Amino acid sequence: MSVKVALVGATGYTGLEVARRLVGHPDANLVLATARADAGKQISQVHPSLAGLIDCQLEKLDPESIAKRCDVAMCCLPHAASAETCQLLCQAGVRVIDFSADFRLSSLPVYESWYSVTHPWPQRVGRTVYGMPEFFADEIATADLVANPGCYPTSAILPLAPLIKAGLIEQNDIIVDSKSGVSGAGRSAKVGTLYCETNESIAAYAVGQHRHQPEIEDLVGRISGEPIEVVFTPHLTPMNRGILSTIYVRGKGDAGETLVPMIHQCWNEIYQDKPFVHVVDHLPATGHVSMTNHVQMTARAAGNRIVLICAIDNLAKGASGAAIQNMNVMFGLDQASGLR
Ligand SMILES: NC(=O)C1=CN([C@@H]2O[C@H](COP(=O)(O)OP(=O)(O)OC[C@H]3O[C@@H](n4cnc5c(N)ncnc54)[C@H](OP(=O)(O)O)[C@@H]3O)[C@@H](O)[C@H]2O)C=CC1
Ligand SMILES: CC(=O)N[C@@H](CCC(=O)OP(=O)(O)O)C(=O)O
Repeated sequence: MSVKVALVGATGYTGLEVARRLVGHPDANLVLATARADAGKQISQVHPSLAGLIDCQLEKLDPESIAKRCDVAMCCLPHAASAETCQLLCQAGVRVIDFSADFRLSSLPVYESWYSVTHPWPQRVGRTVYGMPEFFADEIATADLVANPGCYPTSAILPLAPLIKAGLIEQNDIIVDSKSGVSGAGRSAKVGTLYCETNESIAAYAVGQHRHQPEIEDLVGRISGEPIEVVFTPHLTPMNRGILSTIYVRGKGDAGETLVPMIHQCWNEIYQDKPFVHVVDHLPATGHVSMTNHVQMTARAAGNRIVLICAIDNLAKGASGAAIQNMNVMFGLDQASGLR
């Protein structure tokens, strides 16, 4: 079978990344792509890197037409606009992978306070599977709607959740210090992402106020069964893509020097049959996973703390690669199909 894919909001960076991945996917095809102002143009006019590889004419959104022609819609829109569109698509009968944060959190009041919007489809908050196949593959396989994870949360949840579940680290003494490439902010023009603002400069932002903090806490809590608290500080760095998260934790009990090997063993047990999560001995760098769906993580002892380091590509495992992985699970394909 070949999965027929609709790309909704195709003109942005995550849309481009999905289209690129579909070029090499043996069991899925791009059937249609939507845009607002650019409707009528070829997708390769909007994304010249696709020329000669994959093409179609951009269309205005029509949920009924998508339901007739496609098996799944990848919804690459900003939050709130995305939930509205996902509702129309699901009601028309198409399965949806939502790239936004609209259905990731368990709690409606938490979502509405962190995102400062009234949720357009509140009935599905807390009733949508989180699209991390490493933990939720069975639910993803039968889902009508999948909440694709946030980029920073992916780089924190994958290392933290197994360690909290195993009781190896303290739950309320966790600092997540993350650096992202500029593509994480999307393709639309903003002063903060101009070349002169970002080149040769690195800056923290949204300190204590970033909306990925509740997502990390919520998901690690759901996966491990234990509530956690994190301090999360994101930084914008002068690179196109990639996320490096350096996570400072404290060990529980008196494992001492054996804690780092215990952490590696815990991760190896959880991730041994997961195709994209790799426990490594070297210090991971964004360059080691760039343009791939792979995740690298390691642990080191440092004074009375343990430092966990995790590298991902924000547009691959942090967004579009994860979405392809979820699509593969939803349609009974090999998780790594199109992602090798
Ligand atoms: N970039 C990243 O690394 C990651 C992004 N995400 C999430 O994925 C989604 C897409 O991100 P990304 O591709 O980077 O964003 P972009 O800003 O690059 O693209 C988003 C697209 O959505 C369309 N759009 C914007 N506003 C609206 C609206 N009000 N109604 C309908 N369509 C709209 C635009 O298309 P047009 O104007 O042509 O119609 C635009 O091209 C977002 O929810 C983002 O938070 C998640 C993880 C990582
Ligand atoms: C570098 C940068 O600006 N990154 C974005 C996060 C990426 C993202 O799109 O996250 P959501 O899907 O949760 O919205 C930010 O900090 O808002």
